[in-house]
Order: sequence, then C-alpha cells, then structure tokens
Amino acid sequence: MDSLSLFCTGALLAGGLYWFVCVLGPAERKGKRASDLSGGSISAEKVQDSYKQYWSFFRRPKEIETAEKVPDFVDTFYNLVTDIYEWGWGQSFHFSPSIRGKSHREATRLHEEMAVDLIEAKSGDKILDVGCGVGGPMRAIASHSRANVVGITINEYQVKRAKIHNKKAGLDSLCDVVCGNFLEMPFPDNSFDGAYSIEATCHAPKLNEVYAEIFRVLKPGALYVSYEWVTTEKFVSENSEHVEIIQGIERGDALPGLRSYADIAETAKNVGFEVIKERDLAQPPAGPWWSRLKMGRLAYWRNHVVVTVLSALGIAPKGTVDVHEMLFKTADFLTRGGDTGIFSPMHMILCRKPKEQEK
Ligand SMILES: C=C(CC[C@@H](C)[C@H]1CC[C@H]2C3=CC[C@H]4[C@H](C)[C@@H](O)CC[C@]4(C)[C@H]3CC[C@]12C)C(C)C
Ligand SMILES: C[S@@+](CC[C@H](N)C(=O)[O-])C[C@H]1O[C@@H](n2cnc3c(N)ncnc32)[C@H](O)[C@@H]1O
Repeated sequence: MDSLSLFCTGALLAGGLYWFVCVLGPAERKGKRASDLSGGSISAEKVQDSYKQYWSFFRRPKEIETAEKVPDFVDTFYNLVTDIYEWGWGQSFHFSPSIRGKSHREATRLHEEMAVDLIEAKSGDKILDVGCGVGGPMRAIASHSRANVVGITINEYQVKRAKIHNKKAGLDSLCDVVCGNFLEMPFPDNSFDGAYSIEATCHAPKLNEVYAEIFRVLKPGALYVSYEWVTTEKFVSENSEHVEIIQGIERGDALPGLRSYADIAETAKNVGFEVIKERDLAQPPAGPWWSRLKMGRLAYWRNHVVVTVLSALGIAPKGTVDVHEMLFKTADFLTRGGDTGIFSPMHMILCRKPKEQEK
C-alpha cells in the first residue's frame, strides 16, 4: 500500500471512530460525550476496584445488615454511573410514563412539573429536592414555578455537575445544590415551604428515617410529594421469577431492599404526616414507563461497543465496561419489572406536615 492510500485508510478509520463515539455515542445528546466518561470523584485507576466493592456489597441486598454503610456505597454507585446516565439518558435520573405524541424529553418534564404543582410551589418559596442527582428535575421545577430550589445529594461529583448545568441554564440564582446525607440534613427545623423526592428515597435503608428528616425541615402546613420505587400488589414473594427480577433491580440500582407499595403511606403517617393523596402513576391510563428502556436496547448494545473500545484505548477508566454491563442487565430486569407489573418506580404519595403539631 502506498503512503497516500495508507493515509486515506487511516483518515477514514479515524473519522469512522469519531463518528461512532462522538456522533452516535451520546444517545440522548445531553452534553456528555462518550470520550468524557469518568468514575466521578473516583480516580481512574480505582474505578475497577470500587466497582468490585460495590458489587460484593449489593449482590444480596436483602442480606444487608450493615445499614449504616449503605450511603457510602450509594455514593460509590453514583460515582460509577453518573456519567453513563448523563450520556445515555440525560440529566433527569428517573422514569416517566410515556405519553402518546410526546417525546421522552417532554414526558419527563411533565412528570417533574406534576410534582411541583402537587406541592403548590410558587415564586419566592424555598423548596427542597431530596436526592437531586445532577439537577434535571430541579431546573425544570425552578423554571416552571420560579420557586427557589435547594437540592441535596450524597455524591460530590453530582454537586459539581449540577452546579455546571444550573449555571449553563441561567438558573443558578434559583437553584442551589449541597452535598449531604438526606438522613441527617444540614438544614434547620421548619425551614422549607415544600419538598419533593423523585426516585431517590428508595436508597434509604429505612424509609421512616428519611421521611422523619424531611418532616423536621418542613414548615408546619408545608407539602411533600414523593415518587417511590415499590413492589406492587402483583408481586408474589413465593414466585421465583418475581424474586429474581426484584433482586436484579435492587443490586443494579444500589437499593438496600425494595419496599411494598403498602408500606409507604403507613410510614409517612408514622412520622407525623397527613397523607393527602396516594396513587401509582404507572397505572393506566399512563403509558408504560419502561418503553423507553425497551426501545433503547440497540443503542445500549452500540454503547457497550463504544465503552469497550474507549476502555481498551485507555480513554475510559478500566472498570467502565463492567459498570456498563451491570446497567445493561439492570435495564432488562427493570423492563421485566414493568412488563410483569410487579414493580413501579412512581408510586406517588402527597403529604402535609400538620399546621398544629401535637405536643
Ligand atoms: C432511580 C434510579 C435510576 C433510574 C434510571 C434513570 C436508570 C435505571 C437504569 C439506568 C440505565 C440502564 C441501561 C443504561 C445503558 C446500558 C447505557 O448504555 C446508557 C444508560 C442506561 C440507559 C441507564 C440510564 C439510567 C437508567 C435508566 C435508581 C438508581 C434508584
Ligand atoms: C436516581 S437518582 C434521582 C435523582 C433526581 N431526583 C432525578 O430524578 O434526577 C437518586 C439520587 O438520590 C441521591 N441519594 C441517595 N442516597 C442519598 C442519601 N443518603 N443522601 C442524599 N442523597 C442521596 C443520589 O445521590 C442521587 O442523586
């Protein structure tokens, strides 16, 4: 081969690789590129070991007895997955019912706006986002209501990402983000006009602990809405397929054990809330929340090739392939959870902190 054809072949290969990674790579075109995938706050050389530690901790979620270690492992989980989530899903780390004629982006936004409408947030209010991720919902909610939103996440890397996004969106005057544990929040009693949590409190080993903490920081009369991950009334604990699906969801999503839908309102009442509304938003007429996952299978396969190539080239940290493979399998368990109807990621509960507190 002469040098000109060698050059042309090389240029074609490089162009093809660029197109595969940078053009096709970002499935949702939301700012993260495949070539930027990192282990969050974990240094590149420690990603593989951290993944192994995570996996051995969450392999058997029901057997986790060391509840106090959960937040640290949840933090590790989000260091490992945050970039992949942003790259392949977007800035809102949750599901939403699919809506005929609307894009995923629009359906996501409507699901987020519903939360803030339920808690009647208005301009000037101070609203708490419990487990805020990189702030997709926070930005939608702040621009919809003009309320001031303060988000809390256990993961320092997410704080950094959320602040960058807030600034880019011109919403940094309405949105603030702090790093902390939602089981011991760094906020005074009675300091928020409202609160919401979107698919986040499922990471708490004990739901009553996080609900009690939210109750503490809310002003009397304030509303709180949560979209909870639950097993539904269709889940049968003696059915081995059901158990396999639920355990698959737990270990691939850093969950210390999924709760039954029947426990949610009871827990809220036990910490002092009045329960105003409770509804599984996944129930008809809602379109399936898992159709987006199902439709994405081909893209996830392509993503896996991209991640494998980048990891082999030393661009993505070693271990990214394992993390991606875990997510690939988790997507399948979640889809099966949706198809069988035994699992819902959007069991909605709306609560009020009573105006007059009993002494
Ligand atoms: C609420 C939580 C997260 C919910 C979802 C946002 C995520 C659950 C599973 C994730 C994904 C699975 C497959 C990935 C795919 C293999 C990859 O190529 C691109 C990213 C995924 C689509 C990823 C995106 C986010 C999820 C859908 C939990 C953690 C409580
Ligand atoms: C699936 S993400 C959802 C993020 C966001 N609500 C959204 O919908 O985009 C769950 C979030 O809960 C946070 N989280 C989990 N356990 C936490 C804890 N103990 N304290 C604070 N945040 C926590 C994670 O860091 C992450 O930001």
